[in-house]
Amino acid sequence: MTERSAKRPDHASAGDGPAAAATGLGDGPGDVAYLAALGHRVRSTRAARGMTRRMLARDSDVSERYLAKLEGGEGNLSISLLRRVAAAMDLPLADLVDERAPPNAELRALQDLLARLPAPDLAEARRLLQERFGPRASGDRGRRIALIGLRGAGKTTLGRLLAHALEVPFLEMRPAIEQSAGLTVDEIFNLGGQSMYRRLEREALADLVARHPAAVIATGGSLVTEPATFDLLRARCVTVWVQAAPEEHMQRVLAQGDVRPMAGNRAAMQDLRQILAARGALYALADAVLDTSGQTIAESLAGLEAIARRAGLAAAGEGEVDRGRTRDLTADGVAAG
Ligand SMILES: Nc1ncnc2c1ncn2[C@@H]1O[C@H](COP(=O)(O)OP(=O)(O)O)[C@@H](O)[C@H]1O
Ligand SMILES: O=C(O)C1=C[C@@H](OP(=O)(O)O)[C@@H](O)[C@H](O)C1
Ligand SMILES: [Mg+2]
Repeated sequence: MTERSAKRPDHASAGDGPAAAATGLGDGPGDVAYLAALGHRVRSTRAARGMTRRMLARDSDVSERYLAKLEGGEGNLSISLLRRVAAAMDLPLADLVDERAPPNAELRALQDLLARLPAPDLAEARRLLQERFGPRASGDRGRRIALIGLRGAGKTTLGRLLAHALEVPFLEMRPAIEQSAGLTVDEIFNLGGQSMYRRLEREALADLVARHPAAVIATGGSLVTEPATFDLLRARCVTVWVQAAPEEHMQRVLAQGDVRPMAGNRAAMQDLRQILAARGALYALADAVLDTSGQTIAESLAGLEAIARRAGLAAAGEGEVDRGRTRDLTADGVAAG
């Protein structure tokens, strides 16, 4: 762990530096275009609802003059005023401020259908859709296994050992990103912020899986927060969530001499728990979970090898398995036990 900057993906915040410039935030043309589009959305929603501006003013308790500015793309209303405008049109605020194109009728109908389902049916619906259309439906995970999880979980440590045991390359995302970009992660963040980093991360992953039919990949802890990249990872790799108790994460990261992320301050453990809580549902989408809490490295490695075996990676493989290699591994006894 050599990287010490506060701008790492785990800690970068949406500041107003170069990243903001890159995404068109601030007082620039991107802002103007956004406000114009927002104004247009308000006007067209109001029209579709058959409301006059006066009616909207009355129901939202926002002045007609203010609404005129908003609809004209000149009003940068406070969030609470905007919320009142949305509520008066019986629209979630999120729909009003969403920059993406509105969902088409099919998507809307599907969202409505799902929104009406009770929780158990919803889980079933997700499973069915996953099977038919999810990342895994596109198959071809080869003999790739990817480790996800928070910093200090043991992705790098265990990934390297597992790769050795399976006799496949060990690939670490971070240097792969730096290599393909020709820049350090710090430089990437200084140059283009979070969005540039996320794009390069996705490209580096696509490149790695295209080049390696068999590998152990240690990902960056925050990869899972980028849906397209995480989808790609799950489509092309068997994924394992490497877990540890928050206290152990803390203890391990500190033991590595990495005092940057959560050391020394009282909020540190709370931050860590918050990150874990925020990402837990994403990490939980992995194919398997390995809990390393209170385990030695050897014990965790054995657990990881068992997962690899169950996924068909250590013994008879699946997809584009190199049969010769699989036989070799089995003959070596690597896959046994
Ligand atoms: N059971 C275990 N599994 C993996 N690592 C462990 C375990 N117990 C202690 N460690 C230590 O925890 C640290 C994990 O760090 P690292 O592999 O860099 O995690 P990550 O890549 O997920 O950030 C290492 O210093 C390792 O020696
Ligand atoms: O959160 C992230 O995306 C990252 C976390 C760190 O990795 P570890 O989780 O292995 O510590 C870092 O080195 C990597 O470049 C990016
Ligand atoms: Mg690591």
